[in-house]
Amino acid sequence: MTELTELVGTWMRRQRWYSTKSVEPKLRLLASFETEPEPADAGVRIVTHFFADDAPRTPRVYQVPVVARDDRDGDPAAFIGEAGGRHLYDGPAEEAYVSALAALMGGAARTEGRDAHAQGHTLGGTIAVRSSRRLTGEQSNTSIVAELDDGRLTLIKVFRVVQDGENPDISTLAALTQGGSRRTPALLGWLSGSWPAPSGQGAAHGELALVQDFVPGAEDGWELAVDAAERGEDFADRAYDLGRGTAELHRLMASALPTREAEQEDIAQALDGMFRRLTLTTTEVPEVGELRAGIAAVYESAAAGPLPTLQRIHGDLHLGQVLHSGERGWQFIDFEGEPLRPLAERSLPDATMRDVAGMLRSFDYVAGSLAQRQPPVDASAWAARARQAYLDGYASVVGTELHDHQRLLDAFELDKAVYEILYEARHRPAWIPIPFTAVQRLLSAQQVG
Ligand SMILES: Nc1ncnc2c1ncn2[C@@H]1O[C@H](COP(=O)(O)OP(=O)(O)O)[C@@H](O)[C@H]1O
Ligand SMILES: O=P(O)(O)O[C@H]1O[C@H](CO)[C@@H](O[C@H]2O[C@H](CO)[C@@H](O)[C@H](O)[C@H]2O)[C@H](O)[C@H]1O
Repeated sequence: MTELTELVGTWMRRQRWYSTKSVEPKLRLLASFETEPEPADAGVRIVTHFFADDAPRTPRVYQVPVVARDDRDGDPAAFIGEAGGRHLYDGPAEEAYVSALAALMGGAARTEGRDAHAQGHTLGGTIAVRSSRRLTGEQSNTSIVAELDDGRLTLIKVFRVVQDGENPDISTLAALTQGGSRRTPALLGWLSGSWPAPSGQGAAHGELALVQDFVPGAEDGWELAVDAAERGEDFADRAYDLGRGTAELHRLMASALPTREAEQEDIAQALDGMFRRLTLTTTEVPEVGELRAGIAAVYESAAAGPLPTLQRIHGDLHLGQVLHSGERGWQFIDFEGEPLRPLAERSLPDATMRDVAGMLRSFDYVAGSLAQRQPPVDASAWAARARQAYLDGYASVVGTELHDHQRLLDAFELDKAVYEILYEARHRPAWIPIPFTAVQRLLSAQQVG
């Protein structure tokens, strides 16, 4: 197995989804399960491996589905290497794997393995794939566009880092689908699994993949916004609709999933979380330390305001998590929450203002990224207008809610920008100035206001 582990380690280092870019992977094979190819094919083996990576401070577990072929007919871009006389390919690029995965999700197939297993769940019937295409791009998971036997177009998402516990990407989307949501693509099914915990203590249980409707002809919200800002095209109507859509999504979530009134203790916990983030960010980006007193004052003042109702929220809302379709308007995707936040926290009822703050930050990111172009593009007025239109659209559904919780919204916006400084420090250091200058600006607006 060392041969396989070495091959996968070298290959994984180059993958976008390898989550700790600054270190070399230190892999340990935990367990594997096998799935029968459908239709049967003696020249193909489909094996899903679970590797612990001991390189980061807290070990991470990766799901690595591999198709081992007797021939070399796989996609060269998905070639992992040669082991045991077979040619190994990244599973999601191979139709054999995608068909087997769909059969598993639809309950029409089983896995074989000693210490790792998987179990399908559907909200409809069986799921049979006619053809598939792996998407490439800047993603933390691997997505595949698959056409089903009945012609339905779907998007299959294979989680790469797998975690013990409930993944809100599935629990939120399942509840919204069952509640008849028109703001999200419908969930058809998913695969959950178990594998040995990397600590060696017992088994971990979590989600491995999901299949949802593909939104045809949809444009990515981030690209749409950057294009508009670059051309100086007004985005106010789109932003207003996005604000309305966000509020509608929140209403749907509140009716499909538990809600409760916040207590002072919840606010204390939220503040505690914000301060922990601030400390962690300051450790990695010491310049943030100079702003700490001002940030702390905004956090403290939020605690004195009225208490919000808590409910399921998106958790990492930004323009890259929305699609715009001519037919269906704004659609919300990727309910996984912030990747830097522990999984157990991500399904807890939270304040809707956290999502609103996330989207406000995203309009600022559009301007921030254009300011970094050569020559720079000044989109600050564009962003200010989009921001106001978004807030107006949100308020058109919820009335004075945001106004009543303005200080909490301010604190969430700052907290998000602090999170972004940490995220950028780890993934895109050249972009640190975008959230950093935002923190400075948000603080000086507080002093004026
Ligand atoms: N249901 C869908 N229909 C059409 N395109 C989608 C759909 N879901 C995701 N996408 C596309 O796939 C990309 C990655 O999806 P996302 O859920 O954000 O994955 P990740 O967790 O890897 O960030 C999105 O930016 C979007 O362009
Ligand atoms: O999309 P993910 O769930 O992986 O979210 C993470 O990555 C995002 C970057 O792609 C990051 O978002 C930040 O950059 C966006 C532009 O690329 C911008 O629209 C967002 O406002 C900004 O926060 C997100 O924070 C992170 O969790």
